[in-house]
Amino acid sequence: MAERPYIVGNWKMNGTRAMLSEARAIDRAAQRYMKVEVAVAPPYTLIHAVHKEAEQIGVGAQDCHAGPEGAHTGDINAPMVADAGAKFVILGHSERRQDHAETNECINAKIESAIDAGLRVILCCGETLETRDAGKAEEFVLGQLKAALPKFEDPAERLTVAYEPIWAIGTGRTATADDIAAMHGAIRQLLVDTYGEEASAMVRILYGGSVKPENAREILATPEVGGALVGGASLSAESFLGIVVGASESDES
Ligand SMILES: O=C(CO)COP(=O)(O)O
Repeated sequence: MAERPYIVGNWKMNGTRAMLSEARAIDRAAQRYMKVEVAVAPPYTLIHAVHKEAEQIGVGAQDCHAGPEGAHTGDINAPMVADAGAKFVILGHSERRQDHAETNECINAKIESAIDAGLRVILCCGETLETRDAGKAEEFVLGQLKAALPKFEDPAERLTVAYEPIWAIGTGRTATADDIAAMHGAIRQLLVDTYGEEASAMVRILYGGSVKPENAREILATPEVGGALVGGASLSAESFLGIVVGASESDES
């Protein structure tokens, strides 16, 4: 990998204050792997507490509302997560698209509001198995990105893309190295076309979907894979740190 690998734990709807000990363990151990950028996105309820624990790791949110503060019961906007200590936000995750009917346009609005609030953004994309089997995976993923990518001239410093094939999330299945390389290559080309060669070179493309300590090294050594977005395996410090170690080793290879 050319750039510093970025390993991000997405805790999804998991974690009470009992999880703070895992965050602390991740943070302390991450100090030994400075060549890897490590971050976690706990649920909203833990952002501030994890932020207080974290000396080394980045802390982010899993979503935010696109609008200014106001009458939206139960919602949390970008300035609010930034105030809680988040430095980034994951947007467009397939579980949000599915559970909350989020469209590419709504995700685009969220990205712009997050960038306005000074947050970095991890924009997720990925196809269903049906779409892949129909031979339309690339067209679908690039369509998601074209519609959601921010229109600012140079958001590259603030942007990370995560490719997460839906059929690989939480299933134990991972895409083959060839499939990952092909999709990441297509995403890279879209970024170059959108932001130019220099700015897009700063955008890392993460892979997500059943990344574990056992497969991390191989996945992270795949061309154009700049890191991993990790769900299940990020819930214990031991397995998450196994992936961080894999990233530090694949960086040396
Ligand atoms: O959705 C994911 C991360 O955002 C991936 O989840 P798993 O690692 O549990 O497959």
